Amino acid sequence: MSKVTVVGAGNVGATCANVLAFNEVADEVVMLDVKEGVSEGKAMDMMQTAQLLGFDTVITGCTNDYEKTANSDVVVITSGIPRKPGMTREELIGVNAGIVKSVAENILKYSPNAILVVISNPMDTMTYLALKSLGLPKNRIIGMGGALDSSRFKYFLSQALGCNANEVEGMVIGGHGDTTMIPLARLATYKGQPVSTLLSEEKLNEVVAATMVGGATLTKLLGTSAWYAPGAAGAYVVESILHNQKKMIPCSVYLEGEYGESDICIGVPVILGKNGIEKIVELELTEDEKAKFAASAAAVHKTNAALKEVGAL
Ligand SMILES: NC(=O)c1ccc[n+]([C@@H]2O[C@H](COP(=O)([O-])OP(=O)(O)OC[C@H]3O[C@@H](n4cnc5c(N)ncnc54)[C@H](O)[C@@H]3O)[C@@H](O)[C@H]2O)c1
Ligand SMILES: O=C(O)C[C@H](O)C(=O)O
Repeated sequence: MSKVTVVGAGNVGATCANVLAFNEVADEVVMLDVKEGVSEGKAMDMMQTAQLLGFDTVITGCTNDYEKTANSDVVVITSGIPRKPGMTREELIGVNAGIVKSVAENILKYSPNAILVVISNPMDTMTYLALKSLGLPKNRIIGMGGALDSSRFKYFLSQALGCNANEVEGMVIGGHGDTTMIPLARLATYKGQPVSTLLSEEKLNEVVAATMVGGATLTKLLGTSAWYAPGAAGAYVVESILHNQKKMIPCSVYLEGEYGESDICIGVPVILGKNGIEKIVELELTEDEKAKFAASAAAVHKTNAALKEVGAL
């Protein structure tokens, strides 16, 4: 029996739980939230779609009752506040650091062997906080950002190419921030053809820019941040772990020298399987990409330093 807990049953958490159930990724999905009755209500609503959609996953909800999350294989942390239009993700650190830290500690009491997938923003820093405060092996703490950013990159590429997004390959590495993301345009392909041979440099630059501010664009349109693609990206990461798919997905992981960086969680391609991070993949970057990665890491280090200021580390 496989069990996944999703902490935070708001927009992203509930969407993630819904996708996990619809795709029967786990036998059991538990949602936990501090808001009285919300997880229970959303779980019941989702279970009333089971016969319509034909899934067998059992979804339950609870109000801050960590006992119900016991022995989860994977726990997805989405608890915390989302940004409003005009804000950066980094501005959320003051509120979200306390929430993520206490949630992670509670989770570990009941699921000591769980693999944690951190979604709350600023995601790279929240992943680093979870890793530092729990002291778990680094293969068990994974930040979800690159899966979403890469999906957005493929979407914008498919729009520019006028093709099916499922036939486009591409990855985004670096921090999950408006200015720290690095869409790897050089390595993106459409049916094996480098997109740089199919799109003008100007168009490709537009795609890269749209990808980097993809979250901000949606936040402006919606008045709060996005949830359908973020929830689905969380479920995609969980599936590769739980089903031992060994997919290569850019995730925020702890680096110890890889890509020339250490003491940081930041987005790089990893192989995800039953042990969480099975391997960090080191791509051969160009000098320009290396410089962008170093600048991205410097910005993430700066946000991490604020964890001390807010008393989280
Ligand atoms: N990493 C990514 O790619 C990515 C993508 C989208 C959103 N996010 C982030 O995910 C977080 C959630 O976004 P959302 O749109 O779902 O927000 P939301 O407000 O819809 O939901 C957040 C939920 O967390 C709950 N919560 C707060 N404190 C809690 C606690 N201590 N324990 C349990 N639950 C608690 C709230 O009650 C709320 O229901 C935000 O920080 C957002 O910035 C990250
Ligand atoms: O943009 C945000 O603040 C939420 C999330 O990180 C996203 O990229 O959708």
